[in-house]
Amino acid sequence: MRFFTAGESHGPCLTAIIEGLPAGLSIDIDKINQDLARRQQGYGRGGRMKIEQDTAEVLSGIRFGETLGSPVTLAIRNKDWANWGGRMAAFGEPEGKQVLEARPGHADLTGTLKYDREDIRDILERASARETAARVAVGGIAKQLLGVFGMTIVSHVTNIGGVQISESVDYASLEQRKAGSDLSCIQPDVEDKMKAAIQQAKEAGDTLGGIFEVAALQVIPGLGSHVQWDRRLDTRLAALLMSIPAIKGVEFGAGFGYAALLGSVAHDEIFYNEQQGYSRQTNRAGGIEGGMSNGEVIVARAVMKPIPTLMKPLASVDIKTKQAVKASTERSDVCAVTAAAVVGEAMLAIGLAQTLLEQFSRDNMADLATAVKSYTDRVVAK
Ligand SMILES: Cc1cc2nc3c(=O)[nH]c(=O)nc-3n(C[C@H](O)[C@H](O)[C@H](O)COP(=O)(O)O)c2cc1C
Ligand SMILES: C=C(O[C@@H]1CC(C(=O)O)=C[C@@H](OP(=O)(O)O)[C@H]1O)C(=O)O
Repeated sequence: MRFFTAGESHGPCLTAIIEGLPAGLSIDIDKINQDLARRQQGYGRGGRMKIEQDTAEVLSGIRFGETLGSPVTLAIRNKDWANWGGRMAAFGEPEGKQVLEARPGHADLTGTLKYDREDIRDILERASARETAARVAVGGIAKQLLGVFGMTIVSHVTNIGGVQISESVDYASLEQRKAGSDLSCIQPDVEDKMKAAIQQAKEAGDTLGGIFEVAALQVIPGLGSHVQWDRRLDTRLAALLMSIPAIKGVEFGAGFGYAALLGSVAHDEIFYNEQQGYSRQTNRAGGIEGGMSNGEVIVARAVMKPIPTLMKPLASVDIKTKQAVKASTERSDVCAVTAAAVVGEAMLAIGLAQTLLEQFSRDNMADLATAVKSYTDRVVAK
């Protein structure tokens, strides 16, 4: 399964093309739209989110609610396009003021130099994390594929601006409660703490980052492989999570905490009984050993840097005059970690779906289900 996205932040729409989905996968568009709505939420989001009401439109590859095996095209209209019209026109004379004051921390300066543009807008439109809406739509389809095999993706924010938001989640008990319960988002009772930190930054003309945790439950063991570097599941998932704009670090399980642990306490001991088969009582590995899912919950955390657009802007340079100026101050988010967590869910789902489809490559869901069942009957029953 491959996918591409296209679209500028203030252009007419975002598009995603997904290739390699098996035929016969039932798609619930409402579930995709629920994730799109979740990505727009979170305290600290800017004015743009009041304008948009993201929904996915299917342009190809799905008929009467089922995939056809042909490329699936999804489109998400930018409502804000109507307000930008001429300034984002594909043809005609340039309209509107050029953006010349590069923002430190954004793609502005390097992108403008590399692509030989005079207006930073030519770069920021595509660098904008608006693009992540398209990824969430793709992730919505990946989640539905994983769901057929009992796998669920959840996320929560653990840290905003250095303030620890939540303790670790008891995923084992969540897994037991899984049947019938909606685990699309774990929302610990931390809103006040989060809001206070974000409000304080906003009032100071500043921004915040943070950390989110994303997890995959009931994962089929043996996804990924130890035999080649680019087939390791952690290689792939780390790259997918790192591809989210502003994500600057990813860890699995005990992650950077491993540095302080002795081997005797770092690893998850293995047990066996006839009823359960193999089991572990801890999950410091975060569900991946030797580049393969080991059947435990996959737990990854990603750190997001503070949003680069500051209302109290940093020092910069006008790219035309080369004079010292303050960076540009566009309408912007103050903190978007909650949104990034939803994007993280999508990227985790995409990585697992891609690995599953590569491993059990089949053109239709019936054949795929048979192949997966024959494998899990052998591996899980042992
Ligand atoms: C959901 C989400 C929303 C974001 N919103 C903004 C924003 O409003 N303003 C901004 O300057 N950056 C925002 N960013 C971060 C920038 O897109 C990102 O820092 C920029 O593209 C440069 O990429 P880099 O940080 O990976 O180097 C957001 C990121 C995400 C994931
Ligand atoms: C539009 C979205 O995020 C945007 C990401 C973003 C950036 O620079 O990354 C800048 C802001 O856009 P605007 O300039 O239109 O206010 C955010 O709102 C979105 O997430 O849908």
